[in-house]
Amino acid sequence: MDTNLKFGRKVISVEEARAALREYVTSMAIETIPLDSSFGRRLAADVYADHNVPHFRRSGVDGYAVRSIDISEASPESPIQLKVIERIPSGTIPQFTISTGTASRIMTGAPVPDGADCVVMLEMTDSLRDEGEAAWVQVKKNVQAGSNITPIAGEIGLGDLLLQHGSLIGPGEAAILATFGYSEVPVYRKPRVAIFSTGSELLNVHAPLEPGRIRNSNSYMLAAQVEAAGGLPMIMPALSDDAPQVQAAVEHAMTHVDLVVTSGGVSVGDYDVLVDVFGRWDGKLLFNKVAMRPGTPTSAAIWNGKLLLALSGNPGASYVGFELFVKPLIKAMQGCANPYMEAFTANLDVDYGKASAYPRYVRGTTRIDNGCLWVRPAGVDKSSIMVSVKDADCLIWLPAGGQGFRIGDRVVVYPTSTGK
Ligand SMILES: Nc1nc2c(c(=O)[nH]1)N[C@H]1C(S)=C(S)[C@@H](COP(=O)(O)OP(=O)(O)OC[C@H]3O[C@@H](n4cnc5c(N)ncnc54)[C@H](O)[C@@H]3O)O[C@H]1N2
Ligand code: MOO
Ligand SMILES: [Mg+2]
Repeated sequence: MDTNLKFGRKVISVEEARAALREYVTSMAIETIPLDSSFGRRLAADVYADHNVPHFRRSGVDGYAVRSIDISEASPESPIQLKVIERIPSGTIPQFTISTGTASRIMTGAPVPDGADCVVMLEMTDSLRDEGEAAWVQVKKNVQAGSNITPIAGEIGLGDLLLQHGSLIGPGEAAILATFGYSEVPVYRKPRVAIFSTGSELLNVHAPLEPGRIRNSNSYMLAAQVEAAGGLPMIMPALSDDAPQVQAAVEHAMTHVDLVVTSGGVSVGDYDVLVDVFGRWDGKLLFNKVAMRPGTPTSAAIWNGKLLLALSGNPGASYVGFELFVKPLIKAMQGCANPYMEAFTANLDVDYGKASAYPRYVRGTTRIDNGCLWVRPAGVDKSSIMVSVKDADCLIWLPAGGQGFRIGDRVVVYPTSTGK
């Protein structure tokens, strides 16, 4: 084995590692699915408006469509009386044009008749009926031209770009798609992500505990992360520390899936099996050491055009490695233009004494106090600690070097997909 793979590793920054991965991102195929199944998926086409919204002059209130000039002198003391010539429910087309001295009763959302340039709210009027049963309205308030009318294209103009391909379909996108008649939506197929945990100490989740062994928790944590990122997790049987077996399993999976994620076996231990695999297969190693804590030995390789992300086995490192590298890949494979989480800042809620040679990504918990955002480590901040992941809604980025950090320091924070 090339001992350089274990001990002579070249350390690169998180940004360099991301750039190396970006080169190998492949777009998923496009599939067309019903609108009501598309929430949480990413659009595979730009969506332009093929009609105006609204496509008719729309009344914003229940009331009377009138000419503003007719009611310019109206007041409670001297109301203006107009003859009501029509009743216009929503969904119908007005039959008559408003001329001097006339009004049409109109409902919210109905088309405003020609001739009218405003709608007076019902509450500003009194309706009357004369002996011949003709309807009249007394308007008690003058309103400006244009009042209570949304003009044609007041919301959206014909030809406007509404949604860009790669957009995540949420409530607002769903409403736009429905408005424009997309009963079926083109989306990117969800990347299938095979998840392998490696380590002879690992027991299946249903197995009774055995001395010295632990249950495989990373596969399930990572599967939940894959799902939250928009991928399709495929939990594969855990692998023992046997390089040929791991190589065969990973290579076989790669022919069926879009991305492979492994956890464990990337450090310098005797049984760190992914390192052995990288030494013997014909895939290309992209990196095997990243300037970050936790997850320094995070590695990545490409084989037959498919990416393999080899995350550290320590649960904290697996979690962080996924958020930093795998989640953006899953998003980018579905057309997301900006797949990296956007940072925000918060005040550190506690002193944090541990300086580090590499930038730290500390699992953090945010809280809002009096409108200000505070953040603290989510429990014990050790890479080997699993239980604190459940309390993490972000990663606190702490730069390398220095003497540690003090309560109240302004720190950079990245939200995580598993935030509550
Ligand atoms: N001499 C050195 N030792 C270590 C170094 C180092 O630089 N020199 N680096 C440490 C760092 S940092 C990390 S991170 C870990 C990386 O370990 P591996 O990626 O090789 O992972 P493993 O050795 O397989 O496991 C580490 C730890 O995590 C537990 N584990 C693994 N898989 C799972 C799973 N699926 N579910 C739950 N827990 C899992 C495993 O039992 C170990 O306790 O190396 C340090 N050592
Ligand atoms: O790289 Mo490791 O920093 O303990 O997680
Ligand atoms: Mg190890």
